[in-house]
Amino acid sequence: MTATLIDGKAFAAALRARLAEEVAGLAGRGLVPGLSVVLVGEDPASQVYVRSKERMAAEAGMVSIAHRLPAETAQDDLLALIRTLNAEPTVHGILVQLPLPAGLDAQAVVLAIDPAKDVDGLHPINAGNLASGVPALVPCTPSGCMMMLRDRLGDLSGANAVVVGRSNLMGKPMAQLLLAANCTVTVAHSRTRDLPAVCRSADILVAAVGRPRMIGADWIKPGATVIDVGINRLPPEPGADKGKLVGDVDFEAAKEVAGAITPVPGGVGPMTIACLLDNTVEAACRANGISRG
Ligand SMILES: NC(=O)C1=CN([C@@H]2O[C@H](COP(=O)(O)OP(=O)(O)OC[C@H]3O[C@@H](n4cnc5c(N)ncnc54)[C@H](OP(=O)(O)O)[C@@H]3O)[C@@H](O)[C@H]2O)C=CC1
Ligand SMILES: Nc1nc(=O)c2c([nH]1)NC[C@@H]1CN(c3ccc(C(=O)N[C@@H](CCC(=O)O)C(=O)O)cc3)C=[N+]21
Ligand SMILES: [Mg+2]
Repeated sequence: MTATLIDGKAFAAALRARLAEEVAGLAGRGLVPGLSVVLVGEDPASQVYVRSKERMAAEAGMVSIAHRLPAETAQDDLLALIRTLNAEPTVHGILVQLPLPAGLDAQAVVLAIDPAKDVDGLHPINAGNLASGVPALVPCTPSGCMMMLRDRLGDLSGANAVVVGRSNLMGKPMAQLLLAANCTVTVAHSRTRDLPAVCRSADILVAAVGRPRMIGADWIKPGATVIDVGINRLPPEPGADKGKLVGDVDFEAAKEVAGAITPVPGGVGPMTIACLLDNTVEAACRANGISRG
């Protein structure tokens, strides 16, 4: 059996095209959604994502400003920047790229972000609202995963969903969204016993671990839908300057067993950025009392 490829890149391009139309309409009413991305330090992978976010925001007709700060930035200076952005009416969304360099307290930074501008959905107000079934800004990566799952499967009611990973940015909100969609949800992590057997029970398997190709073909129920969130850079082959980008799933093996699977690159990653733009439009509309169609 060969799995259907879930084309996140094409799905994301379609979502961005719809957003560009919506943004053009808002601009006609004098509202230009604005996103501020804060990048502390020089992590090369983060620089790639931040450039990609800036470019795609601009293509959708939005304003995106990246604030690049040195790794030695003091906590108080970072908090002062967040407060400035909170008070700036042209900024509707604030995203602080994680992880932060050692010495900076990510939790304190997240708490400082105005929940109404928290387009990452990381503030406890948004996380709590999501868990309580109250409208919230929802973390972008899980939102993107849900869009692809609904597109592929329609109604998810009753499906056994296994999420591997329990981070605040990915695993926990993913589990909340699957639960809200009436899946039976299992959240697995580094202490889970017999992880391969747990994964094999999944009709929907979401991998957000950060371990290259950890999930092999024999961990997958035949016909399952597999969403691979992992972004792992392998060491470069001799003579190459950059290693290959791979997910947490052994794609070549898994595609012979799964019913459908997202590739890396070209799967979840592009959807994350499209959903970030969507959250920014959402935040801009709410701030201006505009209801979206
Ligand atoms: N495509 C995209 O848009 C995005 C991709 N990512 C990628 O997704 C991956 C996960 O990201 P993130 O959630 O932030 O990562 P974290 O490092 O914050 O969390 C990793 C999770 O995986 C669990 N884990 C680690 N090792 C194992 C193991 N051997 N078996 C089972 N579980 C394990 C950890 O368990 P424990 O809690 O017990 O330590 C933890 O819950 C990374 O590759 C990241 O780059 C992340 C965000 C967006
Ligand atoms: N506060 C915060 N919010 C985040 O959402 C966040 C973060 N910090 N820190 C890092 C992770 C990772 N992340 C990615 C986004 C897009 C791609 C993406 O577009 N990937 C492309 C390829 C990119 C490449 O070639 O390197 C793809 O998968 O096709 C990947 C990873 C967001 N994250
Ligand atoms: Mg993390």
